[in-house]
Amino acid sequence: MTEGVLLKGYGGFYYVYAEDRVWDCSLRGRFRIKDQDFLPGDRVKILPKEDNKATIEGVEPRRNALTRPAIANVDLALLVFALTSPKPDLNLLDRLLIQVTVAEIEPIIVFTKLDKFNETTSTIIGFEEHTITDVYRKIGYTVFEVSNETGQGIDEVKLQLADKVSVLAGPSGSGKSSLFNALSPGKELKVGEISTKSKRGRHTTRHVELMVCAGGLVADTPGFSSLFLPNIKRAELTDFFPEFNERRQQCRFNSCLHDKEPDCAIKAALESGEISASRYEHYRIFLQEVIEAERRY
Ligand SMILES: Nc1nc2c(ncn2[C@@H]2O[C@H](COP(=O)(O)OP(=O)(O)OP(=O)(O)O)[C@@H](O)[C@H]2O)c(=O)[nH]1
Ligand SMILES: [Zn+2]
Repeated sequence: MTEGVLLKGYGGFYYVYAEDRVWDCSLRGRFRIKDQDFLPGDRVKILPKEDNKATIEGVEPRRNALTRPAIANVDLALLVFALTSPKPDLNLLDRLLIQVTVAEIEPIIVFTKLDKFNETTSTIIGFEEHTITDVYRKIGYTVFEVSNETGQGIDEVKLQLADKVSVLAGPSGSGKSSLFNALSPGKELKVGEISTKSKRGRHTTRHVELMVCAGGLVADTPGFSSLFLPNIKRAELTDFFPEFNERRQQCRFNSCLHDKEPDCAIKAALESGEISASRYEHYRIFLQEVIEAERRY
């Protein structure tokens, strides 16, 4: 018996990655009735037969599961944003960081188009001397700057993927397909392919597939496309802003939401430039959304 990861399955055919190769699998009798219970990313036990054929004999409980795309046991989310164009939408990045963290998936921020980026001419309002990379690194996130064109920085990202199941997320045109190709030369996804697939319409069944990439597995469909914040309470929002969380003990009020309250340590850190203006702005936007959502329940 060998352990592997399901790459994709449909119509009774299952493809499992184990021991550095892809096995054509069928289900053992007792599994057959619950076909739809399998998701890409499921850890399975297979019994090799002749050639590259095998049967699936068992499945491990899931650590987590995304619904769109439907993938189990996701370890990493690569949040892909261009440094240049489309202009990085940091509201979306901060939203994705919350969604990913709630799903207990490790976020890795990848800023692309480094070859087009000129630090001295780019001004990011509210950051003064910092680049966006500095802002997110200072908070403690793992951040890479890459060029999918020249390959600069790609090896560092590759090291993160080994033995992990990853999804790509980020706005259209940020370079997700290009990044996938740069990480995995020879297994090209067509640039633009990811989005045409997801635009096919929500009533068409779309089979997600995990692709072998840089020693790990990466989904061919981007995740986290919803803009809605998960169901969190107003007091919990700072849990998703690590740089706020470490300072909130210093606020005058225990219940401080860092909005209109006096003697707020978060606002003091904003004034002194220790907390970035865009992060604070997004916190306030999200706080309003969370409060409105609370009222609806
Ligand atoms: N110069 C440069 N261009 C890049 C880089 N990465 C992507 N591009 C270009 O940016 C455009 C969009 O790249 P894609 O990889 O299709 O972006 P995507 O995120 O997959 O976009 P959707 O499929 O719409 O979600 C293409 O023209 C790419 O060639 C980069 O690092 N440098
Ligand atoms: Zn406060």
